[in-house]
Amino acid sequence: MALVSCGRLLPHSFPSPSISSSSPPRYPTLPLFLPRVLIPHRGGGSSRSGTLSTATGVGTCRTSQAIDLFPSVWPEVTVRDARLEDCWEVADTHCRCFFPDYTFPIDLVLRIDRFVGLLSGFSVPPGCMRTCLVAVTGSSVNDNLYIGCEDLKIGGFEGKFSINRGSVAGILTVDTVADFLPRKGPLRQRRTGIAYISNVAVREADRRRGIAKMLIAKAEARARSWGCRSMALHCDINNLVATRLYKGQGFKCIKVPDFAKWPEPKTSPALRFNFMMKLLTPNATP
Ligand SMILES: CC(=O)SCCNC(=O)CCNC(=O)[C@H](O)C(C)(C)COP(=O)(O)OP(=O)(O)OC[C@H]1O[C@@H](n2cnc3c(N)ncnc32)[C@H](O)[C@@H]1OP(=O)(O)O
Repeated sequence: MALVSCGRLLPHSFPSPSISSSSPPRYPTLPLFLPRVLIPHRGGGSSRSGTLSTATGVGTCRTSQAIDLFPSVWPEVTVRDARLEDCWEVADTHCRCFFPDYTFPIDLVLRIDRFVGLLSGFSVPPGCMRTCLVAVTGSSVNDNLYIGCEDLKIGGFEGKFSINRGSVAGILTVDTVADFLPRKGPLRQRRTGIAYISNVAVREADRRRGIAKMLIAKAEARARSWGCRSMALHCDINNLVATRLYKGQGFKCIKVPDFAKWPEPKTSPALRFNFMMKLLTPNATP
């Protein structure tokens, strides 16, 4: 089943490029008690990828101002690593955002495909890292209440379920696998030190609240903690909203040399991508 990233279809299954995983022994599983980043929420409204809002005022570009005025109206958003209990919602968010027009039964099959993939696809090449971040709304401040067993492992996730976990509003995958970065040297080795971002998606009802920015900020912090000096991504040239998001976060379009044949997400041949990069300053705090 095809995978969507950068807003479109990718060649293989969603599984591997999604949930937190790594090559043992560097880090074993998704941490369930990660320090949480509590981030102030931003404005409401929604948009479809590929179209830029042209209206002004609340509900469009600066809805964050409304949020600042009425903070209690909007639930708190937390960005953290995905856990086992988030898998279905991660798959659902992914499908809703990248395949909004699919209907039953294809949409269900797609979700099941993603869900199964998330549970099973954890392997990354030795020395590489990968994690799926989720933005969660409405979780309890203290979500350290779990049911399950400390030792149980399902697909690399710890088999414990938080009772008050909130709901997934957005997702982002970041890795150092470098599948979509040009290889280096005659031995065509994987690039190191560059974190690759994909599968960025925010549920329509939660858009324009700064959630994508929060996810990117967290991915940036994670990339730094992995020792990366830059981040990269591919973005559909026609996805103006996403392009604007990344440019706003300091990404720049990198011109790929003609005939360079750099790897790209494998989608429909008609799709063209901007390759975007951002340098990470070593000691900047996220
Ligand atoms: C590498 C990849 O994965 S590319 C794939 C990107 N994903 C998709 O296209 C899936 C469908 N789209 C979405 O899920 C969402 O629209 C996203 C992820 C693109 C943006 O998520 P949001 O949480 O709404 O973005 P957020 O609220 O953080 O906005 C960040 C910036 O993006 C830009 N932006 C977001 N939505 C819009 C919009 N409708 N019109 C204009 N600019 C927009 C703005 O610059 C905004 O900053 P500002 O509020 O200071 O003006």
